[in-house]
Amino acid sequence: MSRRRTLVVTAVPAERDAVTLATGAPPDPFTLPAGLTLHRGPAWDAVAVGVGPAAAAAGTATVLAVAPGRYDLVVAAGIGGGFAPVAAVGDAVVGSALVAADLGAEGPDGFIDLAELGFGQVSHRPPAELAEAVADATGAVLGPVLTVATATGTAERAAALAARHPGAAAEAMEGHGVATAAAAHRLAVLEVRTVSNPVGPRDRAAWRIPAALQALTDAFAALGPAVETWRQKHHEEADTP
Ligand SMILES: O=C(O)c1cccc(C(=O)CC[C@H]2O[C@@H](n3cnc4c(=O)[nH]cnc43)[C@H](O)[C@@H]2O)c1
Repeated sequence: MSRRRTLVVTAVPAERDAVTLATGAPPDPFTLPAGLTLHRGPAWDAVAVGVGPAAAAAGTATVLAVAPGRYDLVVAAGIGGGFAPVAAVGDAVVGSALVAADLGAEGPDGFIDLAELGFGQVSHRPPAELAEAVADATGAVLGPVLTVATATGTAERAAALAARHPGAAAEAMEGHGVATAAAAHRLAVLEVRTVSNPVGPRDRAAWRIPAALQALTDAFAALGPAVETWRQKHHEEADTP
């Protein structure tokens, strides 16, 4: 049985570096096509692919295509907005589902999502055991993480998203794109976010980015054993005739 690895996908280099810092090892950069640089590490590889679901899907698919068989798990990671009262600034969130929350159409009775339109999967789920174990290990809130192409900037939109997705914990801009690429390669996906700001009226000056990046490092420093336990079990099951 070959030993497979985790690919961690972030939007920006600061998030990638926060994840890499958790291993304590210096990054080992490797140049990929499409202007991407893979930071290979002892516990996982990390790559920054750009902001938004399209960049996330394109970047993740590129890495997976050039390294077939290297990974068994893809983790979308970074900072995000937290839905009050489920997740507060500084909290970690593990996605119970990675949901495309603004991909669809407007209709006379409101938003119609991609699945209702008959065009594809609106939500990807991580292996439940893995998500629960990682949430336990990191002290994270476990709940749906919404992927949006436009970051929420009003209380009205925050309320509409929370009503449409009960229990939504966080909002970010890449998870569903990462999950779409992982699913195309039949790989498991997970999303780990740390909250830099509340989802609601836009106040960029109030984003607590250094604290959220530190929380991201802390979360990745804690999640290794949970991933390894899942990996071992997952491969045992796959190898059972
Ligand atoms: O300026 C910096 O130093 C810096 C460091 C790390 C990350 C950033 C970003 O601006 C990352 C953008 C990234 O953040 C996610 N995000 C964060 N809050 C929200 C939100 O309320 N709604 C949607 N997305 C959010 C998102 O995934 C972006 O990719 C800056």
